[in-house]
Amino acid sequence: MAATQSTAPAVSHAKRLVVKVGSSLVTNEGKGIDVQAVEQWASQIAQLHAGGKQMVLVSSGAIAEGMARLGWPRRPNAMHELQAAAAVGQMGLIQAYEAAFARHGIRTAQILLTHEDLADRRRYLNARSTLYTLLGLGVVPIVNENDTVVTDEIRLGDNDTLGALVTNLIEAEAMVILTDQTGLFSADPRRDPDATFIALGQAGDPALEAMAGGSGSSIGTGGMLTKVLAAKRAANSGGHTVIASGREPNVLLRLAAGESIGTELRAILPVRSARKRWLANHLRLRGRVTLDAGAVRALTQGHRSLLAIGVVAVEGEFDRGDVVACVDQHGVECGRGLINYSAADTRRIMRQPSQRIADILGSMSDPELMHRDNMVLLRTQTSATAATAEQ
Ligand SMILES: Nc1ncnc2c1ncn2[C@@H]1O[C@H](COP(=O)(O)OP(=O)(O)O)[C@@H](O)[C@H]1O
Ligand SMILES: N[C@@H](CCC(=O)OP(=O)(O)O)C(=O)O
Repeated sequence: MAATQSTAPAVSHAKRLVVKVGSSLVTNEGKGIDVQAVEQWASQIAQLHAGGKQMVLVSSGAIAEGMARLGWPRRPNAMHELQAAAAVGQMGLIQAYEAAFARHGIRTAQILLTHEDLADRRRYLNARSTLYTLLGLGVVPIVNENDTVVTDEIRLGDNDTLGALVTNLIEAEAMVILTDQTGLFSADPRRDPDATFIALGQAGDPALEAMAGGSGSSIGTGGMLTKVLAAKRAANSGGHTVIASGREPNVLLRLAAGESIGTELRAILPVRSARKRWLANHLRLRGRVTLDAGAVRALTQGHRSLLAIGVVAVEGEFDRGDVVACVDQHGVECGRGLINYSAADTRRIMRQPSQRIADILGSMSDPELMHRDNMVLLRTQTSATAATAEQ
């Protein structure tokens, strides 16, 4: 156990809490659902729920459990086999949680989400209102990615990112990521016996990303890097993150009592509005426009709208209203937002002053290519590192 003196009580103060459990934990390193562990987490969540906290569980393990049920010793590479395994395993996962929570008189709900559900504004708002309704009814939602319908290009893949997106979606004050390590170390402790434990950090600190590696097991997906990036994403809505061992006895109850267990990554980033978070959370964009130095300055220092005159190149095929990235001449994203012109029209009006748009296109719908109200900045001129980890 790696405990330090008590730090800011991220979990104890949270009224709304997201708990994420990883595949290797849930399935006991792929041997099949660890029913005892599931019962222990359910019992702790039930106690926190009884104490007045609204609780959402994001659980991985569908693919690993499906593999165990189908008798597959190795994780397949083919997408259709992964999807089949997820469909089989999700049944077992949800049955185990339903049974465990029912012992405490708590109803559960299965929520399967895809990246597209969260990228489409209308579906995003629907998902949010369903989750709020369930929480209002005292139900514990159990969330996973809808692995059976997602393809390689659009899957989130790791549930750390999904946990952060759910944290943003419902504006939870804290997210606890339970995994098979006691927290974040200066290097992967499976590979480096001299790695030192990190008790406290700031979400979004690039130094943490340098320490975090990929998954050390054949069952987990994202490793520590996706957890550190998830903490940065959760911080966009003010959510603190704790990464702790799911095998630590009463880990959730002790965190809620203010004990410092695991690595706490505090949210100190400025909190973004829900709409700006939705824009920032787009993982796959429809295209990108390259800006000249003056336009980069206008956006990042002047917080101005983007005009066509500042655009020097256009990539991708997008329509009016799609989310498009704004990159500088080195390809570094400085912001993104809803574009007012299609890719074809943008190619025709780029490098041109707004007064010429009507002449070139026959009419002008908007003087700006991207209005600042429909844009989120991912870096300012003085913090160039902020954008890269947001991808
Ligand atoms: N700096 C680090 N500190 C701790 N663990 C790390 C680090 N870098 C990589 N890891 C690996 O990340 C693993 C946890 O991630 P993962 O296997 O994806 O688990 P989960 O299924 O819980 O998401 C650990 O078992 C460890 O081998
Ligand atoms: N949605 C997948 C989870 C992907 C995954 O392995 O995530 P994680 O173990 O959290 O790194 C599943 O249920 O199998």
